[in-house]
Amino acid sequence: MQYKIFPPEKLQTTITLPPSKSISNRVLILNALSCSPYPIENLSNCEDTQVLIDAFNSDSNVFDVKGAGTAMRFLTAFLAEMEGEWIIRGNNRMHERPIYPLVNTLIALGAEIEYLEKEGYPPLKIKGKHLGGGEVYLSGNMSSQFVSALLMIAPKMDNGLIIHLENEVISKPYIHLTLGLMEKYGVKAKWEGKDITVKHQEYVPTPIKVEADWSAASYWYSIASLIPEAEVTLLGLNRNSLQGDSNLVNLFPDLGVSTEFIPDGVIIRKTKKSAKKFFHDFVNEPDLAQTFVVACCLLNVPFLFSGVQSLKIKETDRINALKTELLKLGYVLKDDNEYRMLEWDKERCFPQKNAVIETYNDHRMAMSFAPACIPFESVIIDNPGVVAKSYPKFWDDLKKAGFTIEEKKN
Ligand SMILES: O=C(O)C1=C[C@@H](OP(=O)(O)O)[C@@H](O)[C@H](O)C1
Ligand SMILES: C=C(OP(=O)(O)O)C(=O)O
Repeated sequence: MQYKIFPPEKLQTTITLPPSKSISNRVLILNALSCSPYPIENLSNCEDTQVLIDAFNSDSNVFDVKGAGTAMRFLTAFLAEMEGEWIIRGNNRMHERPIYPLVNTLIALGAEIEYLEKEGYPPLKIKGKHLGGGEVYLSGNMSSQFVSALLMIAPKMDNGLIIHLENEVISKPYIHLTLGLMEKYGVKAKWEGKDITVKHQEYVPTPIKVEADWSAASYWYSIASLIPEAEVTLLGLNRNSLQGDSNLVNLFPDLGVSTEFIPDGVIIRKTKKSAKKFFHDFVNEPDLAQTFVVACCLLNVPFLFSGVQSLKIKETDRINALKTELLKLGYVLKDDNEYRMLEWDKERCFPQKNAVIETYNDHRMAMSFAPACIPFESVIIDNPGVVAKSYPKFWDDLKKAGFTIEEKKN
């Protein structure tokens, strides 16, 4: 299936954003670890959260996390610490996303984990048992989810856990998010330099309300930047959010979008401001990279983005996906061999007629390219259902905002 999307002339709307999937998935793990009797308020109903809910409700010892990185990594640590024999698998792409740094660290702590197919990658067979803890070394340059997964089980270990982080630590705000949520459940940790120390402690169950997803908000910022008269109220966002992607508020003024905080969210408005060239290091906000790459091209603002190295091991190789699909729209992007940088210096080519934007099973490809309908008058997005991974109501919300969507069978 494909969607052909047409923009409204003006934008004035109120959108209730989806709950954060990163918070939802942490809180599910923390509720289980604390044997919490409290229901979670405003838990996400996205696919990545549903696979974790299904795992917790299942009688089976075989779990399929589909494409959910957080569910894969968090469950691996959780089950390594839980008596029993478990198998965790995912979709084909999940079986191409490395997990060995986490598995090696768990094995160093005494866990029994086997690779069922390719060495270093899911699916995994885990013989879970209580882990005593101690000191471990873990590289921080592949995925912060490995660190978060270990941290959440750390207070259960008799000797606590010291994680010595090695190499560059990417996606740091997600580690802070984990520690911040653990603290809400009564657990304290100390992060000094490259060492994180968690003593043996008891989790204290607590009622939690999940705040809205700042990464999902980014698509509305992008849309607002492209429509001359735009005002969007986004409900559910917190000003003092632990989500690193709330940094949007500081980044979008340069692309012509201002933010006003209101008691239950924000009002974003189109302004006349525009950067001559946009520079940013996305090492702390990798999930915003696609939004900014596409928005800058559509706004004709050249950019140089660094810190994008982790994009190649996410839902798809996002660097290649961005380059390929933007080329169809007439934008020629350059990256360096190591994928650490992505640049656009305004080089153009002829856009393809009736280009179909492929989404590579990546929700963020669909959502970041949807705003292309504004300067191009319409855009065709292939396999639009991919948005369910984090924002199932994305297309309904676009319709509510005045976009027209035609379904096309391919
Ligand atoms: O911990 C989390 O909730 C996440 C961490 C990030 O992954 P990496 O740490 O692999 O960059 C991010 O890209 C992902 O969408 C969610
Ligand atoms: C990378 C993402 O998710 P995950 O790694 O949890 O699959 C994402 O949502 O952009």
